[in-house]
Amino acid sequence: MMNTAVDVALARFQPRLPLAVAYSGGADSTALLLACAQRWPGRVHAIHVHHGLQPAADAFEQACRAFCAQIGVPLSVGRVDARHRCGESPEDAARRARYEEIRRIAGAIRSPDAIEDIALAHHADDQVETLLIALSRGAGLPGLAAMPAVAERSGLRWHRPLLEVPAGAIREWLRCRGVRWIEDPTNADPQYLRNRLRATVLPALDASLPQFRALFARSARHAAEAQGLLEELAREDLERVGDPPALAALRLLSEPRRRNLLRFWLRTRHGTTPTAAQLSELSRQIAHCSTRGHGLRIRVGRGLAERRGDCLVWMPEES
Ligand SMILES: Nc1ncnc2c1ncn2[C@@H]1O[C@H](COP(=O)(O)OP(=O)(O)OP(=O)(O)O)[C@@H](O)[C@H]1O
Repeated sequence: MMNTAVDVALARFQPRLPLAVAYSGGADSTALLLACAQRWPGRVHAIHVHHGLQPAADAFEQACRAFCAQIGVPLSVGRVDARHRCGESPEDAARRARYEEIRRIAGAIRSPDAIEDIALAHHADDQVETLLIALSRGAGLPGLAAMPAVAERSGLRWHRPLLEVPAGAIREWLRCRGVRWIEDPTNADPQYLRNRLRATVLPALDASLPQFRALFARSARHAAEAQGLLEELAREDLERVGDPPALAALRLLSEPRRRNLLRFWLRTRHGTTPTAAQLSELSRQIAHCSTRGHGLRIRVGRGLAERRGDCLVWMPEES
């Protein structure tokens, strides 16, 4: 059989074994699971998350069980009931709950060794859609960096080995092998921006700029690199201003550098993300907070930032 983009991507993929594949039953994770199972027989485990809220979820689980039995791969199934939090989209909530569940299941598997690496089946079209969605929200560098090919999170290494492979090449790879997959009906639902982009914008890009996947991916990598540098700067600045940050030291920073630091401090120390407007207002008030009696108290992310003595503190809002 021809050496396709899927085979090339798999040949480059070097995870630690045993490996868990996050397996939805869709085309992409079916191909990834099969390719990994063939490359590392007996060293691959599948994890499927049943989305309690979706009517077709039982059928997905059945199909996943049947395919794993057919190819001789052990499967663990978890369940989530992903109700979204206030201010969070249903898709973000489902994704967050899914990743937490995959991490929990992976932590319980002994195969016989513990699982440290997980593979997700995002591909080049997913990456372009993610970038376009970030642009549509007016995102900054963290959003424009889109999805990394490898990321360490919650003690696991998450890989996306198919990130440079076009969606069409994955389906073609499956067809050549006579493998069937399940089509998730929500993937065609035009109420989701991602689906509208897939149906209309990607074909238009293909027609006028056939290399768009590789080019957009390169831009995302540039953004990721620049974002990494901004985080290095924020880490150094945080050491200098202290935690909680001293207001006088914050005032010495330039406006964008102060916002960069505050964003980093809020995310890494307090697990909250401010809106662009909140961050600008906080930074502006800090710049003017120069006398002893000058108070500061504003809503930022899911809490309140306020002056305490000579420092800035943040507290979660009581629910
Ligand atoms: N229910 C699930 N259980 C386990 N892993 C999942 C599940 N849904 C998605 N994933 C993982 O996350 C990746 C990205 O999710 P996304 O929703 O974009 O994919 P999908 O269209 O549902 O499925 P596929 O990518 O397999 O065609 C999937 O490729 C898969 O690796």
